[in-house]
Amino acid sequence: MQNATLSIHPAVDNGITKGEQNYAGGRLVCKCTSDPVVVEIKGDSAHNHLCGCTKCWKPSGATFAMVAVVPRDNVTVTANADKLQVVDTSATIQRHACKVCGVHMYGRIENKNHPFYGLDFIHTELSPQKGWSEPKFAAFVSSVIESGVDPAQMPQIRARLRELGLEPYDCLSPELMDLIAAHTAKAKQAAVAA
Ligand SMILES: N[C@@H](CCC(=O)N[C@@H](CSCO)C(=O)NCC(=O)O)C(=O)O
Ligand SMILES: [Zn+2]
Ligand SMILES: [Zn+2]
Repeated sequence: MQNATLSIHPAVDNGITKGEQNYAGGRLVCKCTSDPVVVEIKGDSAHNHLCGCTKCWKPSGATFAMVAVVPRDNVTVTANADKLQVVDTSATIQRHACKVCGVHMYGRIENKNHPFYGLDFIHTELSPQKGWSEPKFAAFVSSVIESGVDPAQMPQIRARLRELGLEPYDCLSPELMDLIAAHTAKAKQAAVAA
């Protein structure tokens, strides 16, 4: 049963709307009422998921963030780029946020050796367009405790995620963890061969 006081994320709390096939993309707009930052995204997002980590941007009241990836070449800031600032320059994902409203517009990995190099992280809920790929799982679920969730609530949170069809994981999904491990194995083999 859903805890009336706990929002998982507004995009899923009332059920999940499936994305459109061959979605063409759209724009992301920050929450400033004047001169918003606008980011154009070519094509659909992939690997959309909920993230419970402390670093991903969450809308107010939400327990989880919703985050997806797109090729970095498909991401273009088209308005008010001067309002963007990297939240934490020491983080793996450089989250470019609006200095005024605080919304994260895209997260970029600059380390060329990272398994996800070439992909930017985005929050498709910032788009007035509908049809983006829907979230398929929940990652870093136990991390919500780091943001203040009572550990006693975790069984209920995991049950609610499962009810929504979002399998909860305490890291990324097995598919993404396998991709990371395969990338690491390849890098190790290349180092041995060198
Ligand atoms: N318990 C930590 C986990 C933070 C973490 O490792 N987050 C992941 C996923 S973010 C998008 O899915 C990550 O890759 N972080 C790299 C970064 O944020 O730069 C916490 O909650 O902080
Ligand atoms: Zn803003
Ligand atoms: Zn995260």
